[in-house]
Amino acid sequence: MKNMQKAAIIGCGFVGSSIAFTLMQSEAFSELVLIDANADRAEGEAMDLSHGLPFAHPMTIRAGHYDDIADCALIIITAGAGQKPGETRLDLVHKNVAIFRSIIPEIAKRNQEAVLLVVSNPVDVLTYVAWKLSGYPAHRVLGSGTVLDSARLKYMLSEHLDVDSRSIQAWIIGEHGDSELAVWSGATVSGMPLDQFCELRGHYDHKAADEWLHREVRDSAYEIIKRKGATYYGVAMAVGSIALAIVRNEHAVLPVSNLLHGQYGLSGLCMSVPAVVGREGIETALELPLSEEERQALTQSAHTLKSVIDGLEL
Ligand SMILES: NC(=O)C1=CN([C@@H]2O[C@H](COP(=O)(O)OP(=O)(O)OC[C@H]3O[C@@H](n4cnc5c(N)ncnc54)[C@H](O)[C@@H]3O)[C@@H](O)[C@H]2O)C=CC1
Ligand SMILES: CC(=O)C(=O)O
Repeated sequence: MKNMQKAAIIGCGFVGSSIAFTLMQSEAFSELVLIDANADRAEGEAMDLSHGLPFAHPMTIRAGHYDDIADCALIIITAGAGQKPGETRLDLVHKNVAIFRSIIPEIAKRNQEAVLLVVSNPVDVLTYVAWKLSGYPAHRVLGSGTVLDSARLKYMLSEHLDVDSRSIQAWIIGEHGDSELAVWSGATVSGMPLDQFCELRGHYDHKAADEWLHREVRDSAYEIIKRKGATYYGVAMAVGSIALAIVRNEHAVLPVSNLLHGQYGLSGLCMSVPAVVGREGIETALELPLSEEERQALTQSAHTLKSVIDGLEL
């Protein structure tokens, strides 16, 4: 029996432990299992997090083994190398595919019912790899994708326009990486087209603003890694929101990485486009209206990912 309040995190480095910290404060879980190739690391994180429980809500956080994940409803994978300064996410592919080849069969042997949520980079390629190696149905394998990038865009727009970021609807879609794109044609502030809202706030050069905002979002990880070596708080909040959409069956629309089945004329790869997310993972794949320029950029992003996937022997 799957326990909807039990989750596992595989990989307890910066990202995995930050996600654990977020989930612990969400009050949505009763049990969290932490697994890492470095068992001491998992145990140390479980101890440290557990000491905060008197300020949170009753739950168990413990270091464990793969046998402990058999009844988990959600398995989050953050194991793997991160980018060094100057490295792209795609540069990590061979190292992290090798790690997934050791992790995914261990999961699949013990649990065929969970939702797998991939965070390790390159997240779109590894979501595809997790789907292929697990034998799971595609709707139960998703990647954190551009939920983080979309949040970065909303934050940066909120600063630019001096408006609450929660009032902004704007998507980054495609690869979680250098070929991602912003869907400016559909961006709104509480339903008002973005350009119109910008003019109310005294900003008229839309093309220049679109270009620098896209560049800032796309390069955020490089800028953070250059300064502090890794990114983890933003992604932890993004993964927290995906995890809640799953365990609370929220039917939330999120730009998660998922297997495309012909939407936008694309198939045979995972990448981020908005989908309805609930207890069983992807409920409904959405096809957003896009401008011609956006459609071309999305196709280009898909080609970038497909050429990496085609180079893997799965
Ligand atoms: N999708 C996203 O938006 C983001 C993804 N990331 C990615 O998340 C991954 C993790 O990043 P960090 O936590 O900063 O790295 P980290 O180096 O701090 O942690 C990685 C952890 O994975 C563990 N690990 C390695 N091989 C393992 C295996 N076979 N089984 C279990 N555990 C294993 C290591 O022992 C280590 O504790 C990277 O690939 C990074 O690029 C990071 C930030 C955002
Ligand atoms: C590292 C990474 O993928 C990010 O912060 O976007």
